[in-house]
Amino acid sequence: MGILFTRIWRLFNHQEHKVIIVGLDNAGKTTILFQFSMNEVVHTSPTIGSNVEEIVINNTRFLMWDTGGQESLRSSWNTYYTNTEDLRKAGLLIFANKQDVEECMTVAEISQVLKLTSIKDHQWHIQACCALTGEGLCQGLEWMMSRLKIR
Ligand SMILES: Nc1nc2c(ncn2[C@@H]2O[C@H](COP(=O)(O)OP(=O)(O)OP(=O)(O)O)[C@@H](O)[C@H]2O)c(=O)[nH]1
Ligand SMILES: [Mg+2]
Repeated sequence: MGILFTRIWRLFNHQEHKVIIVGLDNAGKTTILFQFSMNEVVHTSPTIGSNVEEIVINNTRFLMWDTGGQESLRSSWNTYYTNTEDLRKAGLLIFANKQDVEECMTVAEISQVLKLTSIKDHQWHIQACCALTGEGLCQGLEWMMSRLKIR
């Protein structure tokens, strides 16, 4: 009953937005997820399968799926897209993480390598960040929130 009520309540009151975090292994995806959900740096080991956390910001619910980035796991990423509401309208947020590392690539360099400006059919945004300090993560979330308002 409790679960049913919760589901109905969510259905009518708070839409839940699905977020799928993909990227190369060791990029910092799990660290970013737990910065969002717990506001702290957790000790991570390479993700096998996935982690999922619900994050609520100003009554907006995000269900965030963090996937393993090792090469052998990448072919399973698309299974996380299956139930994503209308992926064709999905936005793309790229975190340029580990900006604290000396000689890391800049946002401009990463944009160029990934040819981000050629993406015309999805809204996208690239955000410099450091998951260890949390710097830049809020700005990424703000972009996600701003997208929801203008849709
Ligand atoms: N210097 C630095 N290290 C970071 C940063 N973010 C994450 N790390 C470290 O990078 C390592 C890998 O982080 P994870 O979050 O486990 O990486 P992942 O992308 O989830 O890796 P997979 O689960 O294998 O795909 C850990 O030792 C983190 O502490 C960052 O911004 N700067
Ligand atoms: Mg991980």
